[in-house]
Amino acid sequence: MIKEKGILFILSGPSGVGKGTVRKALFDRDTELKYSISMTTRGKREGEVEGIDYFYKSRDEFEELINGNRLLEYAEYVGNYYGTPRDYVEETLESGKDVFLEIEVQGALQVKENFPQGVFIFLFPPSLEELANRIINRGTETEDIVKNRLTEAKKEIEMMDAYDYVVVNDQIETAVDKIQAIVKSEHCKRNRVAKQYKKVLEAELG
Ligand SMILES: Nc1ncnc2c1ncn2[C@@H]1O[C@H](COP(=O)(O)OP(=O)(O)OP(=O)(O)O)[C@@H](O)[C@H]1O
Ligand SMILES: Nc1nc2c(ncn2[C@@H]2O[C@H](COP(=O)(O)O)[C@@H](O)[C@H]2O)c(=O)[nH]1
Repeated sequence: MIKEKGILFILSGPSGVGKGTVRKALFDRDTELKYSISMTTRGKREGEVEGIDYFYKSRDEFEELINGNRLLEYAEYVGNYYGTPRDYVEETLESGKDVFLEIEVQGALQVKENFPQGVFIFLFPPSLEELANRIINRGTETEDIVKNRLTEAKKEIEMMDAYDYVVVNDQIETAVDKIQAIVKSEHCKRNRVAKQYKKVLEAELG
């Protein structure tokens, strides 16, 4: 019997829109999804934990990962590298489990080249003013970095058409409801396609 592969879900959106918040709330509800923990050269924020929030690397270590083809995608974003470990994603999908990436847009576009069958979701702010308030009020970034992230945000929003779904993060629970509905609906679609494929095979093989 052919084993079904898992589905790759990719969540992007501008810094401060609430990707991490929404993803954590989704994972509190859906224990079947597997989160791919990224590598970064960014310094650890207060409260962040190695191996839970990120795997923290020096620039040399990160460049070794790049040169060794160990990353499914990577990007330099506002002065730091961020990347997705290739083995974890490929092995988890192969084992039939779904994988969830929370990454910025340049990386998501690289994933799309290798995994066009992935499901690409863009989290959108209720307004640019609210986006700025969220990132400022989070209090984790210096004024300069906030400015750079907001400049990036405008470029990222321009790439939103490359995504399969756009979800507005106004109320957290409503955004999570919508992402959960997308996950369920993608499963239904794949099951339908798998059943049709099986019927065609049966007809051909007799
Ligand atoms: N729906 C919401 N309404 C109000 N505040 C929110 C909402 N979603 C998230 N926030 C708040 O906005 C801030 C940014 O959220 P979060 O850190 O999850 O964003 P992010 O998109 O993961 O950012 P980054 O890309 O910089 O890591 C946090 O302080 C969070 O509590
Ligand atoms: N291309 C990738 N982007 C990633 C990855 N992991 C996180 N990110 C994104 O980077 C920015 C900044 O993150 P922060 O934790 O410093 O606020 C944000 O958009 C993340 O989603 C990754 O593996 N690849």
